[in-house]
Amino acid sequence: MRSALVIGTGLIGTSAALALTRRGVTVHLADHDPQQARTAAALGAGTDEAPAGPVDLAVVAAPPAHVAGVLADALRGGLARGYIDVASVKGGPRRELETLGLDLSAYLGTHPMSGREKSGPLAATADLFEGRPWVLTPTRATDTEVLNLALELVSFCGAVPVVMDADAHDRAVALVSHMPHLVSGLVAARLEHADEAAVRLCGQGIRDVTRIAASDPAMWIDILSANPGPVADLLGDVAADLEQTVRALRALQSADEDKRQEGAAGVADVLRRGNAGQVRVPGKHGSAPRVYETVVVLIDDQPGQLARIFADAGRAGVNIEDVRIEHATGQQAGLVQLMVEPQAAPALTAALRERGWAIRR
Ligand SMILES: NC(=O)c1ccc[n+]([C@@H]2O[C@H](COP(=O)([O-])OP(=O)(O)OC[C@H]3O[C@@H](n4cnc5c(N)ncnc54)[C@H](O)[C@@H]3O)[C@@H](O)[C@H]2O)c1
Ligand SMILES: O=C(O)C(=O)C[C@]1(C(=O)O)C=C[C@@H](O)C=C1
Repeated sequence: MRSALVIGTGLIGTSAALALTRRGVTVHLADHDPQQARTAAALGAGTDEAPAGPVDLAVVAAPPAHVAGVLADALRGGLARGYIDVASVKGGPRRELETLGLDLSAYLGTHPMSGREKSGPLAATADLFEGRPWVLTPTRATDTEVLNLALELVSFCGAVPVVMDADAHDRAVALVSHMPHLVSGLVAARLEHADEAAVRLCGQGIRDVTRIAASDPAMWIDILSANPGPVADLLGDVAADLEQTVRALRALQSADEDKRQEGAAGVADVLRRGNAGQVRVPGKHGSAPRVYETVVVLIDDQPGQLARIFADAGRAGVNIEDVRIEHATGQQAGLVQLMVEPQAAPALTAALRERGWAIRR
């Protein structure tokens, strides 16, 4: 990739632009607020001058509610060879674009699983995405060219590509991002009218639980409006657990020893389940290196091949954790190495064979 256009130069757009600029890519910066683009340029993220012709990759990093409109304008204007967005929700923007009847083969929906509670270019850092998952949601219609450009961007940002279906992504982030965001806000909201004497005692525990509650509400209303069902289901489950925990705590206040024991068991249960969930949270750099199994697929060097493999893997219910592509020099063929969880490898191999792919051992 030689050139890129970042549209929306806030936290995420400027962070990606800084990473690309450091790798020698010529980055053009645009924002509906020109001051934001100027600030990003002053930080060394690129130039706020418009490109003279189409760039290799357009990266749309505007708030979710604006993503489809901005992408549609960019696609109609022929601003780039490939187009991606980085919005925190993937199903809604894609459906909005589909209703506009545009050719979406040059578009790929993506989502870096990294961010901050602060907005704007001044909060950006070139290493924001390092070691973090970056979700790619290709469909069978996605051109290989845009997939390759997106993989290059992810690699320049030091992130780890994860391929998923858009709706599966939205259900997953409801669990690991959207519901936790609301829970953090609910905990922080208890402090709004609390006594100063209590607030003064805040230690690291409450700081950890409430950091993300400082995020921009306008951005989060956009995100939650595009994923309300899955988030409401999960919050309903949390509410049921809360009710049970309140009952257990009330039982602990009882004069009856049996009731107190029941209460203690109820509280212990929620704490134990919390421990079991917490150990599953992967560390950024600190987690043990994961050992994936590699499924190698032979592809013809034709447009759309990679996207079709990813879509077939998605249909088989397999997440691709990482991907590498080896182009055979002088031949119209290449080898795609798909890294998956060991238990998923046999299912992926069988599903891809069934769909006519040549698997190499
Ligand atoms: N903040 C996070 O933690 C995080 C993480 C991953 C992905 N995202 C996604 O990245 C995108 C950007 O989020 P952010 O945190 O960088 O927000 P931000 O508020 O820091 O930046 C958004 C930028 O987009 C600009 N903008 C708004 N409407 C526009 C339009 N119509 N055309 C051009 N520019 C426009 C704003 O002026 C602003 O500079 C969002 O879609 C968000 O869902 C955010
Ligand atoms: O670390 C934070 O501040 C974040 O909230 C980042 C976070 C997340 O939930 O992990 C928030 C929204 C994005 O879509 C992706 C990442």
